Amino acid sequence: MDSLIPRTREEIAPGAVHVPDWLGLEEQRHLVRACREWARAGMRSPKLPTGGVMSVRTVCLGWHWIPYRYSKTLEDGTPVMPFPDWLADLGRRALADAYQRPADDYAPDVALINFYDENAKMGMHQDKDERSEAPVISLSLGDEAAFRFGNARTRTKPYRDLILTSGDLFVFGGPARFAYHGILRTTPRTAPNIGMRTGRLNITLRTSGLTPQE
Ligand SMILES: O=C(O)CCC(=O)C(=O)O
Ligand SMILES: [Fe+2]
Repeated sequence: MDSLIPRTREEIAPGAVHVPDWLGLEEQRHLVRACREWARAGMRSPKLPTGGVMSVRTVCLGWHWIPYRYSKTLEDGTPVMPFPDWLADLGRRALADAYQRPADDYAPDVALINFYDENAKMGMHQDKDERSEAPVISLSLGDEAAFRFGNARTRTKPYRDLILTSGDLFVFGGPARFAYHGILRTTPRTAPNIGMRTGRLNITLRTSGLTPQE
């Protein structure tokens, strides 16, 4: 039945906007190539303070995320890769299209690139390690994912479940900035031909609110 519902821009909650098919196939291929380059530095499953290990594999730009803080260096002391200007431009374009207003002052300085194999998921969580209330931009590539977007008070209902497909943009800011969200599952073999055989990539752009001395 899903295929009968038109995929158009939709405000999922105040401040949270889903823009299906925001990236064209060429832009998706370009981002997949960029992710491949970044992945050469190594993608690792973040280790949680509880002793658990996340099922996604991650590489960061700008600031390295260690649950639950940001650092300029990786666990082994290597400097984090730089956050490229073109990605900030893409973020401004994404925000302007999602909110339908100019976003000239949006200045993301962190990207988390997550790879999901067919068994990976992400539990309900808030993105709250940033010291900024600037919106988070999420771009999806590859296999489809079931995404749950909830509320800022609890990790339970009310929430909305939606499918994020390759090329989709999802923005959460304003009253939705600290809403709980997670990935329930991905569906293998649902990706278009964008240069990845299997799995899903998600890129989030964020504003750390940090200065490099910290
Ligand atoms: O993979 C997604 O769509 C969400 C990723 C996410 O929530 C995160 O990286 O904090
Ligand atoms: Fe998140």
